[in-house]
Amino acid sequence: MNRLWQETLAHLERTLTPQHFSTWIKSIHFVEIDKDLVILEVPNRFILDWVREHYIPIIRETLSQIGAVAYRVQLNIAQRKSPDTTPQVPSSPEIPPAPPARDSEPISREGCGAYGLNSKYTFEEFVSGSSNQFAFAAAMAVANNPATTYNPLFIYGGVGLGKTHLVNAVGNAIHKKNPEMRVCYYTSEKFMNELINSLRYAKMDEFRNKFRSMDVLLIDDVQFIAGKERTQEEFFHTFNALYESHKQIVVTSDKFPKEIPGLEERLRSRFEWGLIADIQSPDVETKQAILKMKAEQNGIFLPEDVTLFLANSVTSNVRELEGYLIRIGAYASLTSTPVTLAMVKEVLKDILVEKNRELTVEEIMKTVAAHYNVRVSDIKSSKRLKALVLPRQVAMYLSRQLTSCSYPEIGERFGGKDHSTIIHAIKKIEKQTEDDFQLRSTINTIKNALTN
Ligand SMILES: Nc1ncnc2c1ncn2[C@@H]1O[C@H](COP(=O)(O)OP(=O)(O)OP(=O)(O)O)[C@@H](O)[C@H]1O
Repeated sequence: MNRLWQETLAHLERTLTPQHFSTWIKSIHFVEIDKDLVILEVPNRFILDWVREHYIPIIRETLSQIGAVAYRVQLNIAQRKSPDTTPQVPSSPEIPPAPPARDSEPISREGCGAYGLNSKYTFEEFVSGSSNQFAFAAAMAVANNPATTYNPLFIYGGVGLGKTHLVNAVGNAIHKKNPEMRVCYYTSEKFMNELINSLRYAKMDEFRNKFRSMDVLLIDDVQFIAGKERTQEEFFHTFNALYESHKQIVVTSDKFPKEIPGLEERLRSRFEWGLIADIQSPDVETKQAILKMKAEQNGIFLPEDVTLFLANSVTSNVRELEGYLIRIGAYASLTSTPVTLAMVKEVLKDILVEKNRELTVEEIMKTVAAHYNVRVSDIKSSKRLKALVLPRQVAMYLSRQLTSCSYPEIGERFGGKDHSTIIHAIKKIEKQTEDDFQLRSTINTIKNALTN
């Protein structure tokens, strides 16, 4: 590879988050330098558009920083797949050959179609903003090229932030474009219930045939199978069978794979094979856009000041936001009054009082403990176990951020610790979040759970 490009890559690797670097920059294949023109290739139109919009300016800037000031960059779509464009599938000696479906007849195409999808949830109805842009783009990429680029796609994020919507949008888009494909949406709970019934009525062959004949399997809220041994076992074999026959799998969860307590290691590692994309709480602009779209869909006229007020003052949970909107619409319709700021403040007054209440350190410890699946008493203790140190430091960090307590007061609540311990913990987390994408995202998820 050319030295200039190698230097550019090294520079980009230092400045971008590991996830962005490995998702986008690693998709770029260096072709050649022709005088002052750097020629690069990417595998498809989607990546081309994305890289062009988001990374070409950064690449140009990087080139000039390393001395190639007048260089131009040309980005093309590769004629054939270059070897380093598709995410590498780690060799997996431990994968048992997929247990063959006992009925080895070719799977009938009669059952093609979509199962369990909510047709309301489409890409067109999804508002994309900086908080969900990455997951949205990844979902679109999968919908455009199922089972080629990102497999599995793992979408995670806090409650009510659009995971179900997005995973259904993938299914709906694939079904629309490829009606001959079998696309199936299941919550993990439904998967488990069907498994239990199949075991009970000795219909396991049918169960296996059904899931292993899918072209696209969408599993929502996979965290619920954690700790359920038999379900995880069956899901593991379903996953392998589909993956090995190049079928698309999309999974959602409320947590990053590593943070799902009770999730088997072999499943966790498979979830990390493809692309992991997070959805964070929407910022004010995205909330405004969502409110406007939902108000229009529900025939509610929402003045600009009300939209801004709602986007600023209430929840980031989009499901709750929709609920408030419906409540406002119903009130306006029943009382035949227009929606005004004063009316909205009156209708939502209980919620607004609750939202404006300051969080307590105890609530923060409880939420952090639940996220990491540890006990509050352990967080308050002085045990130095690795599994406790991080949750404890995160809880201290959030206590400082989300309450008005001083360092000594926080120390007192954490089982009588010295204020210097609290300062040390906060500094440590601040430093770690600078380049640990996953930790940053986890802290945002916990914050979201606390402030909604
Ligand atoms: N960006 C968005 N644009 C439009 N609607 C959205 C967006 N995000 C969420 N919604 C809407 O909010 C509601 C809740 O979203 P959804 O059910 O997808 O959340 P979730 O992340 O799956 O929640 P849970 O963790 O509870 O399963 C849905 O009606 C969905 O259409």
